[in-house]
Amino acid sequence: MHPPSEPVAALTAHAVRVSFGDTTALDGVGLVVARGRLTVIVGANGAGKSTLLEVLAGAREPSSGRVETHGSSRSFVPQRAAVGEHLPLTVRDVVTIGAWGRTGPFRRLRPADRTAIDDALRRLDIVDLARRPFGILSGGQRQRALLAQGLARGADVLLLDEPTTGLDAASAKLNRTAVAREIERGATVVCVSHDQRLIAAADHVVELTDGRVVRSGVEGVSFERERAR
Ligand SMILES: Nc1ncnc2c1ncn2[C@@H]1O[C@H](COP(=O)(O)OP(=O)(O)OP(=O)(O)O)[C@@H](O)[C@H]1O
Repeated sequence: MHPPSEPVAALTAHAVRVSFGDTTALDGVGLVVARGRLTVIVGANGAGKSTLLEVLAGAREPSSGRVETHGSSRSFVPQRAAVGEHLPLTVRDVVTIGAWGRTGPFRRLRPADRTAIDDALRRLDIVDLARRPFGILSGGQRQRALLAQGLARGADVLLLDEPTTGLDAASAKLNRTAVAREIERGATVVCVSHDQRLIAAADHVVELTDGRVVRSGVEGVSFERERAR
């Protein structure tokens, strides 16, 4: 057991700065993402949330600073992935791409990988859509397929950009349940979200304003109460 004040780090950001021309998206962000916990990144539009998630996911190099992974494998589910939009991929193919993170691209799938794919399809309630072309799915169905892809990877850290935004209540609940299950299996989850239920469930809430961490709390609920005062 580790006391809450000394979390075991899954990822650590050190003085991360990201600039896009004259725009400073992240301005020296330091952050410890605790292993096995749910961290939710909040803040206004343009605060730098997606950029921070991308840097934590290893999908974007910081202009300066660095991210330590402590050996954690990472699975990133972007907000609007262009995965297979115009390719003849079925939903099952899209989820299989996630499993290739375990095997290596285009490798023969082992029984455990097939089980991970089936499990991800079932958890996101898209078994019936498995043979459909990904490109014809609705926005919400795509989001569930992409989250299933992220789950099939079986990574140590799952990084999700707005996993419940724009979904109907039932789909949003499925995605929140998937997040809770990942935490139960010992994974670390980092979400960018405005979803009050996800924020309330978080172990750690990080608020960004203009590319800086302005608040960081260990209790999502107490954090929200503080903000409401
Ligand atoms: N590829 C890019 N090129 C130029 N500027 C960018 C790029 N990506 C992000 N930015 C800028 O960096 C800043 C932070 O953007 P980011 O998308 O990280 O914010 P966000 O908090 O996720 O916003 P939202 O809630 O609207 O998704 C914004 O000013 C944005 O315009």
